[in-house]
Amino acid sequence: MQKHFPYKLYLVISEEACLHHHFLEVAERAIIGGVDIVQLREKNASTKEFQQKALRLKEVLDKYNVPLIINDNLKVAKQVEAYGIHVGTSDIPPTQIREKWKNLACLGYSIEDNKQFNSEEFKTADYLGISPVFKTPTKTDTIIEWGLSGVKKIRSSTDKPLVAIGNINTTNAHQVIKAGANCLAVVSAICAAKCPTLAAEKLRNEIEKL
Ligand SMILES: Cc1ncc(COP(=O)(O)OP(=O)(O)O)c(N)n1
Ligand SMILES: Cc1nc(C(=O)O)sc1CCOP(=O)(O)O
Ligand SMILES: [Mg+2]
Repeated sequence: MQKHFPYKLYLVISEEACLHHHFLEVAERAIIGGVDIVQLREKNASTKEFQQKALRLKEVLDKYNVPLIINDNLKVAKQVEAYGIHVGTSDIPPTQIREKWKNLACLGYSIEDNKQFNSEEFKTADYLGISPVFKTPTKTDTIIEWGLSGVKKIRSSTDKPLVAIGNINTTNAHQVIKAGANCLAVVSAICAAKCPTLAAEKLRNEIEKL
């Protein structure tokens, strides 16, 4: 059964991506501007550091009832009682995550390749990350660039919620939504902004505009 996924603006945050403010301040300001789900992505932290950051972030998010997703690390996700976890093809497979985390609310899985369609891993995911829609300097170990045509193609082959990621900004946000994405995920458009509230507000306006 399809899970409810009402989120539209997804902040993927790390301490190092936040150029002008502390990451906890960026998260809070972004939520005030319209972010409604947050993923903590700390690729270089130890499990202990990751867990500490996640707990501090969760405290902020809980004030606003905004769910926390943990990138890659199942142990941290379970320890901090996150809402969910996001994994890609190089991570623990979604089917194994389901076995190890029985009451998991939200499992995100990156779609990088046509071959993943309708695999067991694909089927068990609660949302799909379109990885990437546009090439981005923030993450360079990607395979293809789906583009708007790729978003449309994925939309036509599944009813699962689609989260678009990769170089999403105010100039392309509306088109990506029109192509069929349910939600936009960003790192630099918010983390590198001088005013994360305004940056989030502008993205949200693009998402909501008809
Ligand atoms: C929302 C969202 N979509 C895709 C990704 C990428 O995940 P993955 O392919 O596992 O790459 P890393 O983020 O782990 O480098 C994501 N994190 N979030
Ligand atoms: C975390 C992540 N995953 C991607 C994927 O393609 O799977 S792209 C990406 C980084 C997105 O950063 P920005 O918004 O700065 O382009
Ligand atoms: Mg990963």
